Amino acid sequence: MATLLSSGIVRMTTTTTTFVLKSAGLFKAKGFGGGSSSLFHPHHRQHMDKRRTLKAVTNSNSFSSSSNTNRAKKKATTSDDVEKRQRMTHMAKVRASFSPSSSSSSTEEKMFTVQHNLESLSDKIFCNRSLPMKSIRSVGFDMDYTLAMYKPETFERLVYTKTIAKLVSHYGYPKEILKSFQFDETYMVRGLVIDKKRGNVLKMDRHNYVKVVVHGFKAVSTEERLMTYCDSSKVGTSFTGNEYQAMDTLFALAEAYLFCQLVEMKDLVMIDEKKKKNKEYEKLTNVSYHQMFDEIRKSVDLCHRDGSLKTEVAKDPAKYIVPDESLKELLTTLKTSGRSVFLLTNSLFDYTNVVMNFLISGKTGEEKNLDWLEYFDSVFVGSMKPNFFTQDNNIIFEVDAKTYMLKNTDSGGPLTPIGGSDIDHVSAPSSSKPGDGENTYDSKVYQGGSYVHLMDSLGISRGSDVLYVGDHIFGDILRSKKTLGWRTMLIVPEMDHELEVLEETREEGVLDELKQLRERRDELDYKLQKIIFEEKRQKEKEKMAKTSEEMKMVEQLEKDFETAKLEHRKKTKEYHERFHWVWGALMKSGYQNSRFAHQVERYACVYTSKVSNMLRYSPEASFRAFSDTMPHDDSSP
Ligand SMILES: Nc1nc2c(ncn2[C@@H]2O[C@H](COP(=O)(O)O)[C@@H](O)[C@H]2O)c(=O)[nH]1
Ligand SMILES: [Mg+2]
Repeated sequence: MATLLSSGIVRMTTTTTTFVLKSAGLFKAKGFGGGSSSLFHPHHRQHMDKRRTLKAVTNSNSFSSSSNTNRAKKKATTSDDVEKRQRMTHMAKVRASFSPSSSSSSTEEKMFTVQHNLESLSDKIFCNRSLPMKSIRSVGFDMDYTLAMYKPETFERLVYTKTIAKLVSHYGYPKEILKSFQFDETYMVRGLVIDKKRGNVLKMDRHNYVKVVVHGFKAVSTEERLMTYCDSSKVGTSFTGNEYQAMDTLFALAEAYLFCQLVEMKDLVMIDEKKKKNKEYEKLTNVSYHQMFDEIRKSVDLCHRDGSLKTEVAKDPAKYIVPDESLKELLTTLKTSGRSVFLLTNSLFDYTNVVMNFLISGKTGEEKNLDWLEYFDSVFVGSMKPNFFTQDNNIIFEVDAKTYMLKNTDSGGPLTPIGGSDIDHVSAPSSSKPGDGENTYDSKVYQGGSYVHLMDSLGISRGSDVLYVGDHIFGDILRSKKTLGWRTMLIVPEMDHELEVLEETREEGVLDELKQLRERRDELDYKLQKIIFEEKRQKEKEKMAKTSEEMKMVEQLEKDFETAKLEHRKKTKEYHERFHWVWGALMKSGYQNSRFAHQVERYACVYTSKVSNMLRYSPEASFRAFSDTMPHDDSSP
């Protein structure tokens, strides 16, 4: 964002996008589908040893190994290592045996879609809405969490630590949290919603029906969950508005975790008379959950703006960002296929330069150069998405990539590079604008602006000619698709873990078993209800009492139904815990699609776990959607 200082100089601050939160621990919790309480034990975490972003980066050996080391450390105390290793070997075999020819696509599809080296499902691009790449003339990329995948164990931890420091110094939270709070980057997942007022975190299905609730880290009972969230006159139906915060981005996970920790701490203080009177905890006694969340949010926001995070990443990008050795090849392939390629990021140029140098050439610090710009036809930084897609009158600056100076404004001013001091100079306004053919190598970088400037710079007028690849369902995908008709690819690094567990469970026949259990349960339920209903009608007509035979039959049916229900519930819970011990599968909620999955389905034309998967397909590939199905489509009498 550019702010006009009193000196008349425009200084880059940082980007603003509305983002959210997250949190963890070993606490008492309810299971899925409102089952009985169970202790969240470290043992349960074995299911999470290959989680979202960690697995998203199979293209990086160094990262995989460091993550694995971390995970190995975590698991060292569990007794399931052997079983785990067996499972991994099993999965490697499954992967090796997987071939694209086993996919269900038709011969015609195969003729059009060249898929190479598809070794596992996690290499695949999934299609919601058909996308013939032939019609795409320009491919654009978001940077953070799209091209640059951050390492949760370092980056989220950094956000977490810096935020705590701000909560203490700016808002008076107890100093104790600086030392006592520990971060677990595996606890929170995307797609959840924070209920700020009640101090809860919610997981919902696609109908916005709340299926899992934790308060702090404590699972909320089924009765309480239903009482609180099933009355739409109390909580509404959309779970939007000021009381709620959706966790739409991976940037939000650290803050959500912190929120749970502080909720838990506040609750403990409130029942401890000694602590309640202690000055150290005064803040917690007085603050509401809602205010607490807002203060966390503001602190995180500040960390993104004041350089707390970016300075650290700039010092050692390899510590925080997963290298991507295939990126150069991908960008070159797209260019040589005749497409223009652009970068569109909310990050400012100084930081973009750090990240792109690292990703393209591995260069850091003084070694950085501008060679990476050669891979892009246009670079738009500080873009203020999603407004970039909806407002066409945003101010645009030209960025001099060598000096970081801003031009093209009446009062253009310099950008202060990370770690640098203000440059006491105001550049002359330039008359050139994107697309006028006068842009030089240095002047294809812009700050701000809108889709009009971007499309102009690329010489493109039709939205459907553009494919934009991003990670943020609202910031990147929704508006660009809805307002401009751009085609969209959503990056979901969590898919790697999701798909791996899916493959495993499918192989083991768990999914079939669950389906059968569900069918049995439903069948018994229908039968029972029908008998009870018919009997009642009959008896009312004839004023007869139930025969003992009939009573026995109903009793037996009731017993069978109860057994089937419990077994189905138990197996469903176990199944979900294989994805995540609290939140279950990212894309499912019970046996429905999750709220997150619903958004992915609605807004992303295609989705995949990592950008490098694009290299596994021909640039002319046609991604085809499966035909839509409704419950009646595959039903039998
Ligand atoms: N001011 C804030 N900036 C934030 C926050 N969360 C993330 N960010 C920054 O946004 C961009 C995202 O870039 P993109 O390439 O994905 O468009 C990056 O610079 C983040 O640091 C926030 O809460 N407040
Ligand atoms: Mg992003």
